[in-house]
Amino acid sequence: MSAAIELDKVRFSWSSQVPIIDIDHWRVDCGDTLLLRGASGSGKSTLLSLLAGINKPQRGEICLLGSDITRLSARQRDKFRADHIGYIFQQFNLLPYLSAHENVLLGVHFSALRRQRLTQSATQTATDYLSRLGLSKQQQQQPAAVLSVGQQQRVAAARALIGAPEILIADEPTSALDTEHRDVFIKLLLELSQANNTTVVFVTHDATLAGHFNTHTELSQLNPLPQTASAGGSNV
Ligand SMILES: Nc1ncnc2c1ncn2[C@@H]1O[C@H](COP(=O)(O)OP(=O)(O)OP(=O)(O)O)[C@@H](O)[C@H]1O
Repeated sequence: MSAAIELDKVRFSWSSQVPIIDIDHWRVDCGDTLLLRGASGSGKSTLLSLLAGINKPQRGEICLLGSDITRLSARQRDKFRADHIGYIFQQFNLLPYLSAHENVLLGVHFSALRRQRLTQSATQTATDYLSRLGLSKQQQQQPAAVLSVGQQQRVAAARALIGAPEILIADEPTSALDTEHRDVFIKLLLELSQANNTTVVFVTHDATLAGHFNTHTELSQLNPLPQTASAGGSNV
């Protein structure tokens, strides 16, 4: 099984003194659906920003699909992300004045590679994804700003998955939902991901979601606490 994600001796700090991420080694296999759990403030979003190439560690290697993205320029990392990573942000980051449907099309707008992977037109694919996720034709044409939180979340998921990126990163996208809507959303998200053989890293502080995923990681086991790291503690 090849690695979708492999980290080696990765260290990152926002300030110069205290590393918030200090990971000796971590590997996620291609096709895994992984739940990454950690307490609030433990560094989950920071780790995801490194995986997505938004930030770069001060030390170490981050190999995604066999490429070490720490060797790429900021511009090359942006391109890598557009081509290979779907990202569902905590606050969804939809463009409020664009319709739900137009927001989904943005997922393939910046990547010729993702457009090439479509098996039908981008417009039809966006319609199909949104319909499968439960948005009516009418809701699909409404500006994102007037949609409910649950609807916006599904638009963000469709945008992240269109064009079959190899890796999906989801940063606590269910925190605003009740249990029933949350479970339905996760099942659909995993169904769509598995149809594309997309590797999923789903971040949450909620351990009760573990049953949906085939593997789990506790950030505290991967990454020593900031105080421990600054005192020179070892990894894992
Ligand atoms: N842009 C930033 N600049 C400086 N410090 C930051 C920045 N983003 C996060 N931090 C700090 O890094 C630490 C970890 O934050 P992070 O958002 O990664 O945690 P988290 O586990 O995702 O938290 P939550 O579950 O509450 O979203 C916090 O102490 C936070 O203040």
